[in-house]
Amino acid sequence: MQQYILALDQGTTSSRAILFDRQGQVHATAQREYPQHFPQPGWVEHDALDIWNSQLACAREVLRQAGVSAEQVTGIGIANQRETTLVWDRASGAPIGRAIVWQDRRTAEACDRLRGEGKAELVQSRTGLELDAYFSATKLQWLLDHVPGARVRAERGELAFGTVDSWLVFKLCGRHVTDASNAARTMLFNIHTMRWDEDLLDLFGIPPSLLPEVVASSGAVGAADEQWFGRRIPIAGIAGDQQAATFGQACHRRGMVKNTYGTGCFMLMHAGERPAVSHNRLLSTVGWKIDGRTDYALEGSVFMGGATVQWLRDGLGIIRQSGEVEALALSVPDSGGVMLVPAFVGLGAPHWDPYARGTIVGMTRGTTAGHIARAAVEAIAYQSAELLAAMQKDADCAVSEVRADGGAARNDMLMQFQADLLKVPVIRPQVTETTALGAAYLAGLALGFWRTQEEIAAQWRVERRFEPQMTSARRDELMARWARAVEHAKSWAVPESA
Ligand SMILES: Nc1ncnc2c1ncn2[C@@H]1O[C@H](COP(=O)(O)OP(=O)(O)O)[C@@H](O)[C@H]1O
Ligand SMILES: O=P(O)(O)OC[C@H](O)CO
Repeated sequence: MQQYILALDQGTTSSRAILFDRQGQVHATAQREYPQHFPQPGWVEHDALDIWNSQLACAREVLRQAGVSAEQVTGIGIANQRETTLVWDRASGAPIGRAIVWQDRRTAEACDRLRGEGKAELVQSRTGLELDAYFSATKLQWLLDHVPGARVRAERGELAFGTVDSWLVFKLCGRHVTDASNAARTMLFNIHTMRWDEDLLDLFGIPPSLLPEVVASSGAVGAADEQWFGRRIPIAGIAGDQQAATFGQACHRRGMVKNTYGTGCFMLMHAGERPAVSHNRLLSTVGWKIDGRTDYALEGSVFMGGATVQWLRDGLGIIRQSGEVEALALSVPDSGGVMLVPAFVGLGAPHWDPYARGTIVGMTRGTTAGHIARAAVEAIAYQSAELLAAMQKDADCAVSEVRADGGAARNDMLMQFQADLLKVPVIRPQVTETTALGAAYLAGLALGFWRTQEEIAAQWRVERRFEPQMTSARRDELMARWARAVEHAKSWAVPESA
């Protein structure tokens, strides 16, 4: 009987379930979008039950579609959108409110205040993170302070906090855990001691009883209850989606880099067995923890990647599907001097400006939808190029290639422009579902489905290599123009009272 690993990839805009075979090939896929809530400017929420229901539905659907029985599933691996913050009642399992999504900026002013009190250095030295609204700590603080009765109930030990991995594991098997890579994104976890940090819990006013137990990224944590798939299935891998993608891209050695072009763009470099230190406003984070060993990563996070193309579709209506953007962008020879800075939810690395807003500069009477589309696609590459530049300054190892994945990595024009800006080859693997694949590998390693990381790395295959072709002079000119455009976007939404 053929065996598979079931990967659950709970992303920002959709839940996906993928069955992988022993060769690391996709056997079957199911996907469901679920509602996004934007109750106020800068706020982004998910209904925790939508997350769970959509994830469970596609997990069941992929088994049904593929005609694979639960007996044929050796184990489950979970990869998830990170930082998104949920709180639920331990006894009833009911969420106390909507999840606050990583893109949500409602706590930007709380972060400003803490920065004003000189707390940024403490946060960075313990967690490797920027003191920013992106991470869970201030979102959790907000929920405790704004949901009626939440703080009192938390202090009585009645509530549980978790990121999306914790929530899914809790629903699947009733345990309250998170893996080290997800814990590292909460801004409450010390990446040096690999424990929750008491000083940070005090700083953000978080009762310790809320916190999940931190477990390895690869290792059995429990079994999905029989009611979900008709048979108990071990859950043996958990990682934040970007760390999972790094693992799935086989970036297992120091200096190897992947960039995922999904809703946002997330570039991670394997940093070795010690936390990296960034002097260029990148994040130092946990890659994964396996068998007591922690691998670390350096990360640059860009908030609007492929989502910029979604905005062309949903906001401007100049394309009907994301895939149409390439033809529209190629309908013009270049962007005609137009630059689009997609700071719709502020700017992440390396700028960290929650008050930056989306900006289009350089338009003339000759500007067309084609130029805007081209500028939108190019913006994804410019933002990623800033990340690699910062990474190369931080790391004392040369980067020889960037492995690309995510929905927008399908776009050949984007990949070529990216290679041109990075001055290193951009490589697209055969399996681009690397997030799910990474989660599958983490689970499969724990269950003996795969034996070693070397065996996994040997399964990685190139689909296409994009070589840099642009002259350095042209590249430098474009990057300088981009830097000017970014200056126009910065600080736009600073509160009137500031
Ligand atoms: N051909 C394309 N060119 C550019 N962007 C694209 C293309 N196809 C899909 N996208 C973008 O890719 C994103 C979806 O990628 P995916 O990896 O599924 O994201 P996520 O996991 O963050 O939900 C969407 O934002 C979509 O607009
Ligand atoms: O949903 P994705 O795949 O865009 O990933 C979201 C990130 O984990 C946010 O940090």
